Amino acid sequence: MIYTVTLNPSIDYIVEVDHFQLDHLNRIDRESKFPGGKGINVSRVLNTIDVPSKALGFVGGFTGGFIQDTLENEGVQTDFVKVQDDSRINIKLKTGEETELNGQGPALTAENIEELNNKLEALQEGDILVLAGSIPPSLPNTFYSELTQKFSARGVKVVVDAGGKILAEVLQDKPFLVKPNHHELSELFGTKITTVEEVIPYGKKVVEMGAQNVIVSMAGDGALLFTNGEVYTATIPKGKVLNSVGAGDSLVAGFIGTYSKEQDFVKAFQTAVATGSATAFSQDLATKEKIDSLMDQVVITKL
Ligand SMILES: Nc1ncnc2c1ncn2[C@@H]1O[C@H](COP(=O)(O)OP(=O)(O)OP(=O)(O)O)[C@@H](O)[C@H]1O
Ligand SMILES: O=P(O)(O)OC[C@@]1(O)O[C@H](CO)[C@@H](O)[C@@H]1O
Repeated sequence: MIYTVTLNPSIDYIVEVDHFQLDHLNRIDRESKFPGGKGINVSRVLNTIDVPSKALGFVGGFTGGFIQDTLENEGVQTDFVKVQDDSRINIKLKTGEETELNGQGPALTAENIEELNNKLEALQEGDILVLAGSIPPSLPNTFYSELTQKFSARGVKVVVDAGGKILAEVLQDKPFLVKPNHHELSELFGTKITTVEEVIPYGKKVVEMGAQNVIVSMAGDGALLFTNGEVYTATIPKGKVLNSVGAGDSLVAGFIGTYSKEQDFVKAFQTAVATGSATAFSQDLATKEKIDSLMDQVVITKL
């Protein structure tokens, strides 16, 4: 079974304003609401490609109710811990540019955290655990690292999608997969990485630091997979970007969904990139039809 953990779920409120003016009353031209948070996005895309998963994390209030109901109506299994305060609303403002305003999210009590830890006890050897997104202030920055240590020792494949200190901290715990984008990779090494060639030595270093597999995404400019001592690059499909929110999460879902069915890293990488782009070219997350239509444009090369 694949379990996703979203410690700070959200309603993603996507608002489009064609002629946005700061310091004025602006009227919204188009708006939509989706359940969000990185692990939840992974679960929603897995559901789309017919791979079951269970979404864990903390939800609260009327916003938490929307998140849980929408997921269950779509057919995503959930087992959330209920918290006192409202889940956050993250505003994604599209004005030609994309501006994101992410909320802080509810406070978590020691009981809430214990309840999540108890639910995680169900994980067994062979399961996949996806830890994705920011860690709220009520939890220590080492939370993913502790879970990675504990569950890797149990034979669970742990996937971590986070940047900054969380990524740096977790590598020593030998996660199955990490997926930094090139900005997160730059931050990890205190340098500026802009080209596929520049990514290569740093991707290898992430493997040396402990990650079993590494995908470095570069939005429309390429993606690289480091696995079993080999490096692969992928071409990225061309198209009109409608929504890049969740593209990285979709890439993760495409990878683990395909890997869990076929245990083929290269096929999983190709599907991953097609899935990320399928989301980038859609208003909501990727659909199966869109993913299938992009597969041929993703050419994988072994370096
Ligand atoms: N402009 C684009 N054109 C085509 N595909 C894209 C574009 N942007 C993103 N993608 C697809 O989504 C994947 C992940 O994108 P990106 O590198 O932006 O990840 P990310 O920074 O984790 O994303 P996010 O945080 O927005 O979810 C890319 O590998 C690619 O497949
Ligand atoms: O605040 P975090 O946890 O870092 O990111 C949360 C978030 O921006 O990430 C997802 C896209 O990847 C969105 O659904 C959600 O709003």
